[in-house]
Amino acid sequence: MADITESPEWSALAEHQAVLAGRHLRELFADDPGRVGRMTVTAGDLRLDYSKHRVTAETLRLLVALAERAGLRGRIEAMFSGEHINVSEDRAVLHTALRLPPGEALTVDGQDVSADVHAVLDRMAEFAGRVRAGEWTGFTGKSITTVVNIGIGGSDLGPAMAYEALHDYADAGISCRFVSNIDPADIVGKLADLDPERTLFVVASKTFGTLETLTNAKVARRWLVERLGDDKAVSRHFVAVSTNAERVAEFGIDTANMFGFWDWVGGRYSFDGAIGLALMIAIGGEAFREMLAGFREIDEHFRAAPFEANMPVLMGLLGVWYTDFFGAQTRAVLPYSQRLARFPAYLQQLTMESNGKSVRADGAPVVAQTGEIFWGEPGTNGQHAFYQLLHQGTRLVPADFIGFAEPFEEPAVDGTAMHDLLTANLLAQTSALAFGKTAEEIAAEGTPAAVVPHKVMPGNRPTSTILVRKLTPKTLGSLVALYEHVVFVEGTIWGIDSFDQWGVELGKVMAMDLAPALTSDEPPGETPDPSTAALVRAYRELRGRRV
Ligand SMILES: O=P(O)(O)OC[C@H]1O[C@](O)(CO)[C@@H](O)[C@@H]1O
Repeated sequence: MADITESPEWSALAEHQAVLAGRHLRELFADDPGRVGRMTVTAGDLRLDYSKHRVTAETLRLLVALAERAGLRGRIEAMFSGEHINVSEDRAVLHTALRLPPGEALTVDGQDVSADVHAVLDRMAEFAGRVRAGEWTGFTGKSITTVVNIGIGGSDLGPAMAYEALHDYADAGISCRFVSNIDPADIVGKLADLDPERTLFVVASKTFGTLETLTNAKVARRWLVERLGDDKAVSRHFVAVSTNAERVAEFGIDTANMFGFWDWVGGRYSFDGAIGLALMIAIGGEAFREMLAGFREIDEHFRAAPFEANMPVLMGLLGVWYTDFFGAQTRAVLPYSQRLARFPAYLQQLTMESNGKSVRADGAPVVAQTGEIFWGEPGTNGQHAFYQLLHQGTRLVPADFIGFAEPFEEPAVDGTAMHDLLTANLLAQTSALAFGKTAEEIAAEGTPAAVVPHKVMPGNRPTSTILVRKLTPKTLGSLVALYEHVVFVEGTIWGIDSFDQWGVELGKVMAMDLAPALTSDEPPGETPDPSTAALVRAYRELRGRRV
């Protein structure tokens, strides 16, 4: 199969970039007064202004042509209809089915997927409702006040990010904690002040074979049994979310208290299904369904909107534009909302585990650069840390700014609402990044000549601004679906399988091989390599073990 980089559309973009690279956003704005209107799109509750990107109408035409060449329209349909587009694992990719409205049928591989999804959602809502109402009690008859989700990767980042984003909607007096790391500091710290009688553990693992999760779950079980003095307490304090009933039963959790999902849901695409159980217990079934409606709104937009007005398509194509034609390595995601503090970390798994690939779906090496490096911090904290590099560094770092009009808190100082100051910062940053400040402007302010070059703000640094009325379950769902589909668009252009993650396996296996060498009394060997063997010896020595 010919690589996309050999297509005339790719060459046309490369030629176009050579011209556009010399143009400044100041000129692009001056030349095109209608630019902002044309480069603003809405999708449900999300509004995207992408006018501060280094693109013209011609760039967009060429990028859309590239998407057509990559067969994006057909790929979108293939995903939504359940074709096995995860080729290396021979699986359908159907996270979009997790938010199908009740009654909308979808049969895949002979299975009524929609009915399965709603059966699980109904069970989750029923269980969450009982916990929230204090009807599901712990072993000693007390109601649950804390849910501890034990999981890692997609079985942690999604619900943890969403809980932090939506904790204002937690209206039943139940809070959540998330334990993921195999560093004992995580679980020991999270259990320290908990009341075992009022704690429910959700052990979340798609495979139920993940070292970190099973280890933490065993520690939690021992902690609980020691404190409640009876093994039988486990069934009232542990529930599971998994695709693997056998392993759940082996662990000792009653499968009647297990909430399932399917191999066609990737871990990093799963918190809108059963992996969201802890979140649902906190915010309730109704708010959870509002979140699903937000996901669905973007799914429908992605499936139906013309590419020129399709938010995930445009954002995905812009990602390809900077990655492959400007040599950008990273994309910053800068939510101007403290509640979205974990959003960049969540996106790191979603995007980088999906698109960090160097072979195409057909096994041939990729030619293009793939896999943007996502990173970020909430504004305004980032401004006082790394924005210096964004403004004046030598690297091009495209950035997504995300802001909300309505705050949850309204303190004002000196007559100005704090939230307005927050938003003013967001807007100021995107404007400064785009338009900068010239040497002439700086000199005209009386700046000494020697200092002028240090103060020059080059501008021409591209940003997207996503503006939303308020952070709600629905708008959070929409934001997540937006980025899920951005990943899909980029993966399609690059021709890769965005739904496997073979690259994480080797390290897991090697860790299991190395653990005995760290703990044993036998003399350490020379494996797996001289450097690592020396580090094993050094560790054992520092640990006071035989070397
Ligand atoms: O849900 P599980 O099976 O415990 O896996 C946790 C995470 O581990 C990974 O497989 C990567 O190691 C992720 O894809 C996944 O989200």
